[in-house]
Amino acid sequence: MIKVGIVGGTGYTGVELLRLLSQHPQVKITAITSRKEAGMPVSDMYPSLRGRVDLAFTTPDEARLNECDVVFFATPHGVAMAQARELLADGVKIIDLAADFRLKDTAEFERWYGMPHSCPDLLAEAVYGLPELHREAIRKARIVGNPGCYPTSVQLGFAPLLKTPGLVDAAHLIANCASGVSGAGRKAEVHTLLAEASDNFKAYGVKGHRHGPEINQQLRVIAGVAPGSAAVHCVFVPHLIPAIRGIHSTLYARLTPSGQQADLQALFEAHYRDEPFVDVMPAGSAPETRSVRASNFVRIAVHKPAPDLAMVLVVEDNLTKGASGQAVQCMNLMCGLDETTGLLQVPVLP
Ligand SMILES: NC(=O)C1=CN([C@@H]2O[C@H](COP(=O)(O)OP(=O)(O)OC[C@H]3O[C@@H](n4cnc5c(N)ncnc54)[C@H](OP(=O)(O)O)[C@@H]3O)[C@@H](O)[C@H]2O)C=CC1
Ligand SMILES: CC(=O)N[C@@H](CCC(=O)OP(=O)(O)O)C(=O)O
Repeated sequence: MIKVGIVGGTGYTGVELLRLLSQHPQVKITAITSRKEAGMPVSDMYPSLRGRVDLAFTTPDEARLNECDVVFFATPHGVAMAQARELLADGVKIIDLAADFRLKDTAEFERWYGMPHSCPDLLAEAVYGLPELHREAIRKARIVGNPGCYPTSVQLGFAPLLKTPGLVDAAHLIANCASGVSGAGRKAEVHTLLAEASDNFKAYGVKGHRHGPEINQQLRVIAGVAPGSAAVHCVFVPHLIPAIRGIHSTLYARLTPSGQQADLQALFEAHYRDEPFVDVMPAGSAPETRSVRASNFVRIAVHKPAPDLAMVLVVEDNLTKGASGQAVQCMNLMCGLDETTGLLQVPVLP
């Protein structure tokens, strides 16, 4: 059995990790931390886990994380990088759900996250945890930077277009994305109050959102151009929807004259034919967020609303494929298991 520790077990991604890992046939959860709730049985806080998780929260200092095989950080930015070196020295594999190991440029990291990076050498070693694009590197990784929720949907939607050279004008991509409020975490904030977030729809972060540089860094990797190259650029606009879980991304790319001849439906179906978690919907479809709720699946539909325009619709659950499910998918790869182990739950309806 793989001994797993979770730092930050009271948050939404933490409890989603508990839900998935408590059903995983190869995992024993040995440590789960909270500074504020230390001593409280997990199932007192989350009765959904009664009979499934028989542990109490402990402080990170008491958690004996160095005895784990894998430690997940479901914590705010900056926590994982402070503890990574010591855990790696003890042979522990690390998966960070925050952004400490995502942005490769430390100046960009400092600009967007407001803190200097404390271990650039480990950042250079870390693998970006999107299995559909970096599967072989994840298998060998000691540290994985799990992708942001929005960047997961944007990369999976654009990848088939960018991997085919000369198909689209990659310098002028657009990603309009909308998320449910659980994306903001469990901490109390005015903008996620029921009276603020329900019966409302708004864009936010329009002057710049920290997922913009992550999206652009990774789209350049996908397209095979140099870091910072103007040949690939995406405008990213996040929106808040009055839902709890779910991300819906609408992506646009101008087709080049030769790209206009391509059969986009066939391209997407071929690209994702062997991917267990990516479902390319039939032509003409419009996937909805509830079709992936509480599951690790992503559903994608590709359209051509004008002769020179590709439009891609992507849905994912921000807490599952957008965070904790993806992290478990990475753990499976890092531990030599079948990638889908413990992750094939059917989405919840209605
Ligand atoms: N929500 C989402 O959809 C997604 C979130 N993420 C990222 O995942 C991470 C966790 O998100 P989420 O679960 O939403 O966050 P929450 O705010 O819901 O939970 C944060 C957790 O971290 C713990 N924590 C906070 N500060 C520290 C610290 N200094 N040391 C140790 N533990 C700490 C908290 O418990 P306590 O304070 O009691 O210790 C709590 O359990 C974030 O970095 C977020 O950006 C990524 C993708 C999607
Ligand atoms: C709805 C909502 O507020 N979503 C979050 C993104 C959640 C996420 O992926 O977070 P990290 O990249 O910080 O890990 C936001 O826009 O800040």
